[in-house]
Amino acid sequence: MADNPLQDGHTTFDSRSRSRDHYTDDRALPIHHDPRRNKREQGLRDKQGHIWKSRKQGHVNCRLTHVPHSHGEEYYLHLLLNYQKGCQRFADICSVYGIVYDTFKEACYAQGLLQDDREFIDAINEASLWASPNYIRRLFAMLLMSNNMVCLDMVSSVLLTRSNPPFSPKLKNCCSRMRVAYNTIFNAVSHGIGGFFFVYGYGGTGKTFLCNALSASIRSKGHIVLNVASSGIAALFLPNGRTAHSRFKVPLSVNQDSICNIRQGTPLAHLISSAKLIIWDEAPMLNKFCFKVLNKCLKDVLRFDHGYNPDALFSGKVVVLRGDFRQILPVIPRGSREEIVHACINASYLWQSCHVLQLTENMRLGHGPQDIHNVQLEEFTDWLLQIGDGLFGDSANCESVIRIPDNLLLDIESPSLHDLVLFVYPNILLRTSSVDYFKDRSILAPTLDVVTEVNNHVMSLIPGNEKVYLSSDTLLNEDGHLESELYTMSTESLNTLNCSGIPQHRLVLKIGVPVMLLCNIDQSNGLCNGTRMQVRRLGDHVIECVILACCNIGEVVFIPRMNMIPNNEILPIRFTRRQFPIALCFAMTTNKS
Ligand SMILES: Nc1ncnc2c1ncn2[C@@H]1O[C@H](COP(=O)(O)OP(=O)(O)OP(=O)(O)O)[C@@H](O)[C@H]1O
Repeated sequence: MADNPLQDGHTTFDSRSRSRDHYTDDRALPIHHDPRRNKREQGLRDKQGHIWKSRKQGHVNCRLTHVPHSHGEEYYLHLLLNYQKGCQRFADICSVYGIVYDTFKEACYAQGLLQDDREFIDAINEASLWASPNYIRRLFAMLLMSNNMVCLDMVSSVLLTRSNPPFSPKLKNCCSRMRVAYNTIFNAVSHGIGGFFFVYGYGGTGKTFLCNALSASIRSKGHIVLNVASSGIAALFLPNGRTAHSRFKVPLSVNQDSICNIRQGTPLAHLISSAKLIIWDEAPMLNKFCFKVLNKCLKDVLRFDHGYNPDALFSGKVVVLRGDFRQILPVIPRGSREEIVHACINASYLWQSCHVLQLTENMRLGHGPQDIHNVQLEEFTDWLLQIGDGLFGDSANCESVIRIPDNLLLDIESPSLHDLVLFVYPNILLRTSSVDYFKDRSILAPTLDVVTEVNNHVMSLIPGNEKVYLSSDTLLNEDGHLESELYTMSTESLNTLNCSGIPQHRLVLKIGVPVMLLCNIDQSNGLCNGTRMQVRRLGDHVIECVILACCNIGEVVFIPRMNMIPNNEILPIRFTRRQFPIALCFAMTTNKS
């Protein structure tokens, strides 16, 4: 703003009745006709004897006033003035990446400040310059499924669960607890007696292995198993996995009165009613009300089925939750420790009927060679477990002081952020083109602010031209918004909002940097919230990336801009941001990791 002569003082420029066409490109902006500016420059007093003095702090003399959308070109001019720096003439305002556009609206579109379906066609046209038809088709399917185009009806599809070939699980190496867990759940399914189970164990005890074995053997008999997970990334590790929110239509903001939106007689209701087993991974991450919603949903869907028992939990279906309470618990914005604990599944009335099956042997470590690396890993795992179980340090008032062993600390006296970056990303300048380099490393931080700071620091070290993508933010016109809110939340105010789960308004990228996807786009191909990728090409309307982690590693994908709505209960308003759904990920939050 500071460099912009149009914002310097209350200029006489009045665009209300004029469009850009009224000015020739060579005509300088009429800022010197401002009588107050002239007085200031000449140091003259006005009639009351007041004198103009330059501000001692900062350079901003005024702010642009609110311009409603209905004002057309004036509104677009207003949007541009927030970003175009150092403009000397009208051509400068309408110039984006060296191209001078005829109207302010066109220039806004080129800057990414508009939500226009045309950009999806441009994205396909742009990708077609370098991608093969197969990738273009996938991009087109992604655009259709992302529900961003206002002119197209979403085609809903129901995935039919395939029955797998006959399977006999290899549980020979299993510890006896796993065999007990397997048999208990398998019997509940085969005898149709229903049941609610929680498979509990720390990382590596074989929870995933057990549940995959169960799904495979039940599916091999021609039955349906619904595999869901609390997060998109966890769902990737399940055979035919989906997020619980998408499978059972559980609302994202859930409370004790929430219900899921599944109608009787629909294909989805039929699928749920036919399922023999429901497996829900990473269950401790979600609010207990999500499971209440599932209970209500099953009652609703099954109530006309033969043999429906209204008193049975989950209407007599076998429901298996799994997870580890030492890992991430439900996120309650600004919630106290008590509120978080109270939101967990084991604080629900359902928990009284839950049969907990505990796995205790670390299968991940158990079968490797006993070399020095594995011995160290085992020690580290034991140490982490003791912390998780609260056995470490002095635990007065539920807080412990934990001394981190020296071998886990940087061997530098008072290390700076730069030292940490160089430790995690050694020789970064030489390795940006390598996929494996970014696959295996990341810096974790507790808050988004620290993540942004680290990302910006590493980004500044990476050579190459940066490309800036601006988002288009609009307030959602919903019931409950006061007229005053609609007025005060100008586009610029929306642009300044940053919250978890949505990309930044000003996204700065370079070729070769690692990025993380912020929404579930195409789970079957590994594109979900949290998938890490590396940027390969930066187009105007599409970004080409290669997948770094989870499934489909090495696969090339094309990411278009998408509409994203932050799910943040603290914000008084709801708005939509159209931006590439990615964020830099040299660093990420501990929760995300
Ligand atoms: N019964 C078993 N026989 C042989 N290998 C096993 C068995 N159970 C688990 N494993 C192996 O141990 C490793 C860890 O298992 P798994 O991923 O199922 O653990 P987990 O409890 O789900 O871990 P996390 O909580 O970290 O996701 C895997 O490589 C798996 O193949």
